[in-house]
Amino acid sequence: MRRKLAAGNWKMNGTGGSLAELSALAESHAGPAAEILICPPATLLSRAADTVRGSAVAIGGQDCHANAAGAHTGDLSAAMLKDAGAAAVILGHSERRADHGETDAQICAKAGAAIAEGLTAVVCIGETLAEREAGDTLKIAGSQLAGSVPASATGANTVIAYEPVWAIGTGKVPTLAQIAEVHDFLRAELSARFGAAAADGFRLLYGGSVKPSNASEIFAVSNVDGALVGGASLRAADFSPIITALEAS
Ligand SMILES: O=C[C@H](O)COP(=O)(O)O
Repeated sequence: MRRKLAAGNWKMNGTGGSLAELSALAESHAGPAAEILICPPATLLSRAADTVRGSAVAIGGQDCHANAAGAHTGDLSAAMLKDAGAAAVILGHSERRADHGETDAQICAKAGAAIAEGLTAVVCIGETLAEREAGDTLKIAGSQLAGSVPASATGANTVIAYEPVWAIGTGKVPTLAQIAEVHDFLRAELSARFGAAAADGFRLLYGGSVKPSNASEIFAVSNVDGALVGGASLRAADFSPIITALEAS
C-alpha cells in the first residue's frame, strides 16, 4: 500500500518570517495519515528543519548537484542537503529544465546521487502546451520518465511528479481523465521497466494549480498518490486543507 504524499514546493519564495507557516502546518497535522514534505529555498533548509523537528513534516531541497563535492560555484550536493536536514529533493522541475537547460541525463545523475545519499528523489516530468496540442503528451512523459529515473530507483527512494508545464501557476488544470491517462501510463511504463511488483511501490504525484477547491477530485483519480503543490503550499491555511483532502481520499 502506497503512503499518500503531500509535497509543497516553495520555489524562490520565503524568508525567515515564512517559518511561522511551517510551525502552523506542523501543529495542525500532528499525526497525519499522509506524508507531508515541504521544500523551501536552500537558504531556509536548516532553519526549516529545526522548525519542524519532532513533527510529522519533513523538509526537502529543490535541486542538487550530481557530484558529491568540488568546484561547482553556487551548487549544493545531496550530502549538503542532507546535512542541512533534508530528507528529500525535487529534481528536474520544469522550471529547472527551462531556466537552466537541465536534460534528462543530468536529472538522472542528480537523482542517482540523491538516492545514494539516502534522500528521496522527487523526479518531475511533464509536457508543454505545444507538446500536448501536438498529441505528444504520453511520448514526452515516457521519454522523460525513462531518461530521468535512474536504475537505482525504487518506490522507497523515488517519487514521480507529473506536472504539465501549462498547468503550473496558471490556474489551468487538466481534466481528470487527462490526469488519469498519464498516471496510468506512468504506472505501466514503470511496470515494464521495473516489474509490476516494484512499479506498484512508486508514488505518483500530480502537480499544477492544485488548490483546496480541486484537491479532492484530483486525489480520487486513478494512480494519483498525492500532489506536488507550488503556490498553495506557501501558506498553512491553503496547504492544510489539501493535506486533509489527501488523507480523506
Ligand atoms: O512544484 C510545483 C508545481 O510547479 C506546481 O505549482 P503550482 O501549484 O503553483 O501550480
